[in-house]
Amino acid sequence: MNWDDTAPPTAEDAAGAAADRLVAADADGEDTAVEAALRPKDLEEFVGQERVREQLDLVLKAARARGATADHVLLSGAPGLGKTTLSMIIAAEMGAPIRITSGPAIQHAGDLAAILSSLQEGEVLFLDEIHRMSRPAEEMLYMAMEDFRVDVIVGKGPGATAIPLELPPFTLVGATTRAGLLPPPLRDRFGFTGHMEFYAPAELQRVIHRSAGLLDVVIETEGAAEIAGRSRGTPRIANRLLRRVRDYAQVKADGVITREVASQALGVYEVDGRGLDRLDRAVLTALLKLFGGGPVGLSTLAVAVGEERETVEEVAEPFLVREGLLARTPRGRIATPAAWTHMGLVPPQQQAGGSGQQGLFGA
Ligand SMILES: Nc1ncnc2c1ncn2[C@@H]1O[C@H](COP(=O)(O)OP(=O)(O)OP(=O)(O)O)[C@@H](O)[C@H]1O
Repeated sequence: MNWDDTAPPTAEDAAGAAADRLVAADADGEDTAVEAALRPKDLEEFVGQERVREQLDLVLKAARARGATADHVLLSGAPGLGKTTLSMIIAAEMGAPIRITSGPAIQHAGDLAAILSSLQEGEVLFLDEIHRMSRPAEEMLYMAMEDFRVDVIVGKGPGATAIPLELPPFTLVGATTRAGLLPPPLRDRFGFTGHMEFYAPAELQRVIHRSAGLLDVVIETEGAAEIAGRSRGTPRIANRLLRRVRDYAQVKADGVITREVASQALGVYEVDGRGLDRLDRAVLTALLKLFGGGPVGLSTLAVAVGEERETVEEVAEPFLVREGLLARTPRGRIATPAAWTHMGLVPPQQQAGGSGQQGLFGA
């Protein structure tokens, strides 16, 4: 898609906007193929998330010592931070097989009953996007988690009967980007909840070095630091940027990723020093240059960048807000002083005689 294009965006453009981006946190087709090879296999290898790792290590060791199945685990956090990877590590550490499914794939209670009844003893069931499961399936899950039993309803209407079905003990690992959306009865049935945080640049640097080793890519410390700084706190993005920089290094340099090579490569892909891409910068440029830094309404801002409201709100804004470059206020969107600096512009307060934004940032 072209963010300079003046043609109105189609609904398809809006839906594709997130997926098209090199800095999107969701997996694309290429990621899915490569990620399996890059996943850490045990807690030792898993970089960062010290608290979750330490707590989980205790939970798993204790379960192993008791010869029991591990407690159910809930992992919450943004996409690409390693929830699927951790669930596989849990299975590996418990020496158990793993079954992977997701909330949207379980629309009927019967779908869930079929999965649960075919689990082996001790198996790990990874349920991604658990907050998107249907209500009846969710209610069936309560009983399965607590009593390792489900009631299968046979027949319809007044003649329907519930046949109890015993399940082998299993470990449910639920993953969600929004722990707050889970109904309390479901949340309460997890023995352990781990909140995954965005990664610090030094941690991402370790992820990049590790992946470079697995991909047989030569990378200098400075090169890894350059990629880490643009990876938006997310290992999936770090790995993706690494692959694009590797291409550039092979074609335009001698294959070695130095700071300069990484910086030039990511310049070609329009990912700037802070990890903003073209859409992010289009939003900031419009906000700063057309609206003097705001406040401006979301719809107006979206029209100004030729995007759908939803694309600006859900795809661009969360990272801009997290980075402290944009704020959502009751009066509209405003740019923070850091946004002016980042885009190489002078905030109005500092412009000679400028009064445009004074007093607005606290709104
Ligand atoms: N702590 C980590 N150390 C090293 N690599 C990691 C780490 N966390 C994630 N990765 C890598 O990042 C990629 C994405 O991780 P993963 O699929 O586990 O994320 P996720 O949180 O499950 O994402 P989603 O919610 O979109 O499914 C994988 O290739 C994985 O190897």
